[in-house]
Amino acid sequence: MEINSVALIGLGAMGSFFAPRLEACLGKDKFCVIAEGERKKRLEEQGITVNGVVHRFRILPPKEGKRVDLVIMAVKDTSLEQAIQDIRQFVGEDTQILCVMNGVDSEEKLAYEYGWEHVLYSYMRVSIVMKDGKTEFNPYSGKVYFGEKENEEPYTQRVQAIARLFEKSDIPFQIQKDMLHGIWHKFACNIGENLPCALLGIPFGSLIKSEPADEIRMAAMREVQQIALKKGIILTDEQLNRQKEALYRIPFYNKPSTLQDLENKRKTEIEMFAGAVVRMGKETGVDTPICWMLLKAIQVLEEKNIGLLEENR
Ligand SMILES: NC(=O)C1=CN([C@@H]2O[C@H](COP(=O)(O)OP(=O)(O)OC[C@H]3O[C@@H](n4cnc5c(N)ncnc54)[C@H](OP(=O)(O)O)[C@@H]3O)[C@@H](O)[C@H]2O)C=CC1
Ligand SMILES: CC(C)(CO)C(=O)C(=O)O
Repeated sequence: MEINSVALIGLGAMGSFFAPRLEACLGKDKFCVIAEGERKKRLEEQGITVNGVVHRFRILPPKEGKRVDLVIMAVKDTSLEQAIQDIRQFVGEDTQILCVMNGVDSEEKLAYEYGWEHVLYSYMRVSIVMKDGKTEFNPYSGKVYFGEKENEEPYTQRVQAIARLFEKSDIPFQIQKDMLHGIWHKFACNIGENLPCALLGIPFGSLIKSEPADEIRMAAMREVQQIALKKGIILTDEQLNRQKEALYRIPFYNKPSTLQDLENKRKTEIEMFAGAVVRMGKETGVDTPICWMLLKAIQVLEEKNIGLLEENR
């Protein structure tokens, strides 16, 4: 199995991690971005600017899709349902799908629609800020993690094929032994970082500087830790504590994606983050007061953003 053609849906912050390198490696004919309507027009006319270089990728609307070897999905949870439909024409008998989003259930949603034979697990460990189609970041500052649910050498054919593609494209990656553990660990980090930063309007760096902010971060992570435990996924105290070191490696003023959404007056992924924690807390008998408060408070900020809290609305 070889990956010779790729389609990407979601040319935002995460998409910009992949697109320039995939196009450079595969060529314009074998790499495309899926988009239609106004979005397609904007991407064709303005492109996106990554580290000062303007890129105009080949854009294909969902209806004109042709089977590719790999589909990468990098949309927000709020667009996932639509994106799952939009990739349909690009998925053939042997197509593999990586959905690099945050959260713990995008793979299941995809597998429900396309079958596990097409879906691998994946997530990103990188922080990228995109504003008005422009972004600047060190392309080696983070990685994509992917694989089967469990991975031992020799890896499966499809994992090896994607690894060869990423190697050729100079995209940093890691095949993780236990992908569910990785996804849940990342989820705990998001709950502790994205949501307090979004609510408090502070960048990553402030999480390290402020002791009370750090306490909120840890308390929120611990709720995820308890739910994970009920599901048989052990996130140790040491693993949670070590995340602080990772925060030092993120540029001080970078903002987690949820704060970027609020500042850009977009709907956030709060349902996928705190909403999921509160729901799974009920299912597993774990109290989640911190996440409940983060959920409700960020929902209020969303209402405020769209003017719903004005006197006459
Ligand atoms: N930003 C970060 O640092 C990190 C983000 N993540 C996660 O990665 C995922 C993506 O986040 P991020 O890249 O920040 O999000 P962005 O909002 O920057 O990018 C999402 C992109 O998807 C596009 N899109 C939405 N729906 C469609 C569709 N139907 N067809 C084509 N394109 C579509 C949007 O276009 P348009 O703008 O036109 O609506 C946008 O360009 C999220 O789950 C996030 O939590 C993970 C790690 C870090
Ligand atoms: C950068 C990071 C890791 C913060 O938790 C992230 O995933 C996001 O911003 O969505």
